Amino acid sequence: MANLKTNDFPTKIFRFDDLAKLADYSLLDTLSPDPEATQSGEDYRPRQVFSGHYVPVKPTPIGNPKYIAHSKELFRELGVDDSLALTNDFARFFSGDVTHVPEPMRPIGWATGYALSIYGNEYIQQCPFQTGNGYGDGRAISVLEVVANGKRWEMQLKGAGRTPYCRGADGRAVLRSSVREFLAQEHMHALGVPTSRSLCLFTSESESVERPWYLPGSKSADPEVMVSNPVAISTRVAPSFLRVGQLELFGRRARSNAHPGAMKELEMIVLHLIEREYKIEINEDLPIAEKTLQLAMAFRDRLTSLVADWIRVGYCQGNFNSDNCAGGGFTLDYGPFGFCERFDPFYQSWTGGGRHFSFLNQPFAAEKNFGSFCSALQPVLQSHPTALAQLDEIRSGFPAVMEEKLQTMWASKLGLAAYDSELTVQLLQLMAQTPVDYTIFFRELSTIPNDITSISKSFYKKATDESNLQWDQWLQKWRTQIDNRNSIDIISQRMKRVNPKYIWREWLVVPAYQQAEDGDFALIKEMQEVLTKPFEEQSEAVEKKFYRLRPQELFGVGGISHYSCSS
Ligand SMILES: Nc1ncnc2c1ncn2[C@@H]1O[C@H](COP(=O)(O)OP(=O)(O)OP(=O)(O)O)[C@@H](O)[C@H]1O
Ligand SMILES: [Mg+2]
Repeated sequence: MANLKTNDFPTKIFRFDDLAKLADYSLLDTLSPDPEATQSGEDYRPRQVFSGHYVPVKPTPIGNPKYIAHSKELFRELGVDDSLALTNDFARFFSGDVTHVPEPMRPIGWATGYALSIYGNEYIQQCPFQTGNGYGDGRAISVLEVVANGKRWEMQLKGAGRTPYCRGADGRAVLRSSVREFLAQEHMHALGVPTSRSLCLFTSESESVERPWYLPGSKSADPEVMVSNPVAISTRVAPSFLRVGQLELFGRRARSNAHPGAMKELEMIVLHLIEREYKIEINEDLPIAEKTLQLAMAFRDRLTSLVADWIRVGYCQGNFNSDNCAGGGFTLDYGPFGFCERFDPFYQSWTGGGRHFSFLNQPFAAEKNFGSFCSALQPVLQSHPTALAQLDEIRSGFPAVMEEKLQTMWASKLGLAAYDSELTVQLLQLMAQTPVDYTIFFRELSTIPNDITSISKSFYKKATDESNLQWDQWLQKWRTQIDNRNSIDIISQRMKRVNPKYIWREWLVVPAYQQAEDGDFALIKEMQEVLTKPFEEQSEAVEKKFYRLRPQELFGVGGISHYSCSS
């Protein structure tokens, strides 16, 4: 055999131009730009934006950017080589300096306005002008749209400086919240939960900002001190960043006839949402009223599936307002989110979220957001009474669809052929009463145990004799009801594809961002590895470190168990 030379295997060096070739802005161009916007994108003062779908904004780069991480999985999906992440052009662009880019990329980004409803109630108070015209992307700036492998992606820098919607704030994101969002997005994707994705993460070696935070070990509900944190920019990626709140902004304007073009702008954003997120499901040739109804149906379907998935993996969004609810039906805005470790139906890590946005109340919060979405669509159908009535039916059908999705989800978590209400409710009561670790419990159950020895690994307290008896009875009853059409092995395998082994445990993530603040990114890489393979068994060392109950002393600690602000 002839000797092979290394250049027989040429490795393609990816250049920034290769990414530029994927750029495509066609639809954005058809959305009317705001006539009042300063076209240079360099007017960062908070101001009212009365019309239009976006405003041009030039990002403000962070000083001395330092690469921390990128998502290999997303690079692969985009067809881009990992080597690109380490190039100077890439670092420059994704740390906010978009001024020197090859065509057809643009040296300017865009931010969008949106409205806010909290648990279904419309608010304008958060807008500094008390009109709703100054609220929107305060620190998120989209910079690029690409089409790769037939899929369209919008890329958005979070923490890239002020926009007209910044409301007087600094437009920055600290390293802590950026690391959390960066890791969480790819974790959720690996858990099979629809989500915005993470492209890359850069921090600044010279710039920091102050944020209120907790003293070490603090049990206080509110942060006690201002802490200086390095700033960072994470780039998130999704088919669009259209939120329910965005539809609402245009819906409210159409409803009040805020300006002569208000109705037209609402119709445009509705069609744009369909184009970006529902192109496959909704036929382009239908009249707009029919399209709008199909949109409501399709969004209802996605949103209910999403929330069932959140509950499946123990995720609590924490702040599920309409402006944090993506119109594409995926998870967006990883702020005060958390994963339920010790099972509590009202688990919630955001101190401002109350029970409304707590773990098992998320179906109701979603229903409220869906109501806001439907209200925003109403003006489009105002001259179609039949369609309006149909929209009402779609809206009032939400709880039934939600319930069906939840039942299917519980049945799959429990390895049942069909949902069993009594069995499930009894289980949830026992889980709360014991209490158990949500993830460890379901993973151990997935081994289809005969007795409670293995599931008791998930118990946060030693069970009483009475409670052991109840568990035993429940387990025996469950075993008679598991899907008997298949062998135990098959059921176990299926359950292990639904019930993850490794989930986000905040107390294990905290050291990762703390060390990153000192320039050590090793734990971030480790978390990336572990959290992107949540269903795999992984190594013994990983199991020992990550498949663990939260230590007692870490309950009730500010910045781990709860946060009042997380940005
Ligand atoms: N430091 C900041 N500077 C400017 N605007 C901010 C800042 N922090 C938050 N905002 C804006 O305040 C609003 C509410 O904040 P929230 O915590 O939901 O947002 P976020 O985490 O920045 O946003 P997103 O929903 O884009 O992930 C958002 O419109 C956000 O853009
Ligand atoms: Mg938000």
